[in-house]
Amino acid sequence: MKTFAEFGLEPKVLQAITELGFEEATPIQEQAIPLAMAGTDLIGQAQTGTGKTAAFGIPLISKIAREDERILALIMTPTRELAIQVAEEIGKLTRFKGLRSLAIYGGQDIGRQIRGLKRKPQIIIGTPGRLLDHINRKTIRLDDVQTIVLDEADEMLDMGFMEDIQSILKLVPEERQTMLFSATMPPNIQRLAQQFLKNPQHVSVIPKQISAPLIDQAYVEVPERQKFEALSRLIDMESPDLAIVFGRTKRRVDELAEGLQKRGYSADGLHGDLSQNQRDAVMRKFRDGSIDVLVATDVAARGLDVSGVTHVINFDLPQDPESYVHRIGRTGRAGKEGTAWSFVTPREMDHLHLIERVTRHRITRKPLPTMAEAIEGKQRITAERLLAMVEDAELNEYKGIAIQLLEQYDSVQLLSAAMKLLTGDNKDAQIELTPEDPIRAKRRGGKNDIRSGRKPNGGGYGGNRTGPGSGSGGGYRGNRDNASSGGGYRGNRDNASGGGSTRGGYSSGYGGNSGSTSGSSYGGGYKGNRDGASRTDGRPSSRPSSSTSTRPAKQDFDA
Ligand SMILES: Nc1ncnc2c1ncn2[C@@H]1O[C@H](COP(=O)(O)OP(=O)(O)OP(=O)(O)O)[C@@H](O)[C@H]1O
Ligand SMILES: [Mg+2]
Repeated sequence: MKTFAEFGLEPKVLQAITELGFEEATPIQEQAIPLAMAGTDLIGQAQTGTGKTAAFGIPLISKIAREDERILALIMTPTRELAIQVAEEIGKLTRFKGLRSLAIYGGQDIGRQIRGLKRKPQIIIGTPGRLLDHINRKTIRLDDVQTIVLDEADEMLDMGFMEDIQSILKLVPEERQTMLFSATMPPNIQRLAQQFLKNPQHVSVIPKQISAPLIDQAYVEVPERQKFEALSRLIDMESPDLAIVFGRTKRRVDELAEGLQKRGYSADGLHGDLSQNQRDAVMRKFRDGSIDVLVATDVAARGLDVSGVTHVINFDLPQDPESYVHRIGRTGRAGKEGTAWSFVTPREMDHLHLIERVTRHRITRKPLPTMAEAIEGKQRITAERLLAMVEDAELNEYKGIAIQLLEQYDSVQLLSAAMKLLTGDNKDAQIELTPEDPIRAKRRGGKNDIRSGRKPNGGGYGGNRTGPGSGSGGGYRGNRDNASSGGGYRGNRDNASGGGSTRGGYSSGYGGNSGSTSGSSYGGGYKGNRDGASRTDGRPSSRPSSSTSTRPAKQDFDA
């Protein structure tokens, strides 16, 4: 492990890193920082929570002089919350150097952003939609940009963002450094990415499993109608410090957050139909611990770094294995341990197995927590809270009444009643959720499997964009941003291709990046199609009889 002093960084940057409490570089930092400082284009892949932000942030800020008044670097992220968070980290890293950076994202007052731009920031961190808005208004010019980063690159180059990214990159000088980072980098996305990069170096520190190693992964098989009960028992049993519960749609998230509140949990929901003020408020409450449970759509799946998240619960399974990796990666970060639970309805077992194959990780089956376990967990926590109070708090004001009560009532009875009050139990609250259809592992044509070595029809993702049936056109953005609960599919991403196999470019598996500087390849990797009922034996899987999209709302990422 390297210390940061070994990278030849300027003292003011080093000082900021020390201030952040970073002692040693993480593996991705160790590999990416020297290359990025040298100006190479990069594709960087490393597990969730391993410091990719600083891996691109440190070299990026090192190249900028304080006096410069031009926009020299642009970092793009798929969600507003992530733009805000990355801007904060860049702000911390440039604290002593005194660079100016600004977050630019949808939902925030544009006038305020324009005022911010008048301070001549050198670094812009933004979501694509709002960036384009500023570009069109000529409040942002990209003519001087020297460094571009796509954080969560695979998400950014996925259908919903591709056009925006292309339009933005066209405006940036050819002579520039471009860096892509993500924990997941499906091979066809890499191919697509090459469009924007010049002789990129692959830096991949992905060991066998793409999910982070410190996450304990389990699943519970549970019928749709019993999921809520299972959730409340699970939370009681596990008593997380902070938990993120992922639901498939906005409606689901609303109903879950409300249901949890009714049952006495301190929970709130995050999704793209909320105003930005509401979104900010929810994130703030979660970050400062005034709520314990954040219920969210995939808008919270990528990049968010909230310390103290001990649990991620997939109330609904995610559509893509990638999404699974990112969702559970909200815990087990920066060397800490975490626990991920997934609820799987009986008809979704195939989908779970697909996730296991892609992530090359077995997810442990566990029984539904029993009522007794739930009660025990809850009582344990209540007892802990009570004892902490016994030790620390100033209780004199209460002692008079305590003595009086003890004279009149049995002490065990009294304490039990107090505990019941403290647990905030409201088991009787009846919660009815609108049922969601099960997610299915979609079957795709197998012609483009890895062994045939054939390129997928229409060039993988690109085929969808231009392919027959993709006439939803501008609908991508619309869907992403406005999808109402339930119907919020991300623009026909799956059925726009008009054929079974156009999107199947996801065929050559994770890892094993040729040219990887780390040599971290681990054999053939996963060989199936992204959504297909993949088969690791390379035999073609059967074609879909219909291609109805069951894609959940992956909405609201930007605007
Ligand atoms: N060298 C380091 N030493 C200690 N902590 C670090 C170091 N580098 C980064 N961190 C901390 O680790 C946490 C995770 O970092 P970061 O958010 O950059 O991860 P990531 O790899 O981008 O994850 P994701 O794939 O989820 O986006 C942050 O809280 C960050 O401050
Ligand atoms: Mg990140």
